[in-house]
Parts: sequence; structure tokens; C-alpha cells
Amino acid sequence: SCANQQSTTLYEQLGGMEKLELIANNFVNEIAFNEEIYSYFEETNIERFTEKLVEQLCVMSNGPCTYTGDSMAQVHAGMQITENHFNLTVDLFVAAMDKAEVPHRLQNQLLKEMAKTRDEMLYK
Ligand code: HEM
Repeated sequence: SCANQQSTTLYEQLGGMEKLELIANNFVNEIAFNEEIYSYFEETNIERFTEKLVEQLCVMSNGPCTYTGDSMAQVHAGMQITENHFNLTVDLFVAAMDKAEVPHRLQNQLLKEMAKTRDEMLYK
């Protein structure tokens, strides 16, 4: 019914864990092909990154997960992330969602949640 649909979480609308894992893997692939952003990830344990990102996307979309990674401020402190790099990374994330065939309406909802973390990670 309509009433039920309204209480469906973004996580469920996206397609649950399987879809979030696809988005995260696509995102890692986009990063790998972008020299500017990849340079930040050269020493990164990609398996851990992917796992923590999936958890975070799950929490952001009101899914049944707990985030076990480090805080966004802790992780990104010292990287001197500029607004340009942040925006470029968001573009790569959008490409990852496009390739996972996430409808734009749902993309926008997820991006809105991600935008809330923006100020925590930008270099000031
Ligand atoms: C768009 C919003 C972003 C989100 C939601 C996000 C999320 C995350 C998460 C969940 C982790 C893993 C934390 C952990 O291992 O405990 C992480 C790590 C990382 N992020 Fe971000 N991130 C974002 C933007 C960026 C940007 C703009 C950059 C650089 C241009 C960046 C560079 C990194 C790097 C290099 C790591 C790995 C750090 C390490 O090797 O330990 N992130 N991020």
C-alpha cells in the first residue's frame, strides 16, 4: 500500500546490501582510473576502505548496519582535501551509482546525506 511505501527506507529502495556493494566496487574502480584522486589512495587498504564505505552508505540510507570505521574527520584530516577534490570525488561517486543503475531520485537522496559529512573532511 501507499502507507507502507512511505516507510520503506532508502536502503531498501536502493536494493539493500548487494546494491551498496556494487556501488562501492564501482566507486573504487572510478577512483583507480582518476589519477588525481587515486594519488590519495596509493597506500590505502582497498578491502578495508570498501568494507567501511559500504557500512557507511548503509547507515546513511537507514539500513540495518553499524559503522565500525574511523570518523570522517579523523580519516580525512591531514589530507588537505580541497573543495575541487571533494567535488571531483562526488562526480566519481555519481558515475559509480550510474553504472549500478541507481535511479536519479535515489542518487539525490544518498548525495544529500553524504553532503552532510562534507565540512568534516575539507581542509580548513
Ligand atoms: C564524498 C564523501 C566521502 C565519503 C563518504 C568518504 C568515506 C570514507 C570512508 C568510509 C573511509 C574509510 C574509513 C576507515 O577506513 O575507517 C574513507 C577513507 C578514505 N578517504 Fe574518504 N570519503 C569521502 C571523500 C573523500 C575525498 C574527497 C577524498 C580525497 C580526495 C577521500 C580520501 C580517502 C582516503 C585516501 C581514505 C583511506 C585512508 C586510509 O588509507 O586509511 N575521501 N573515506
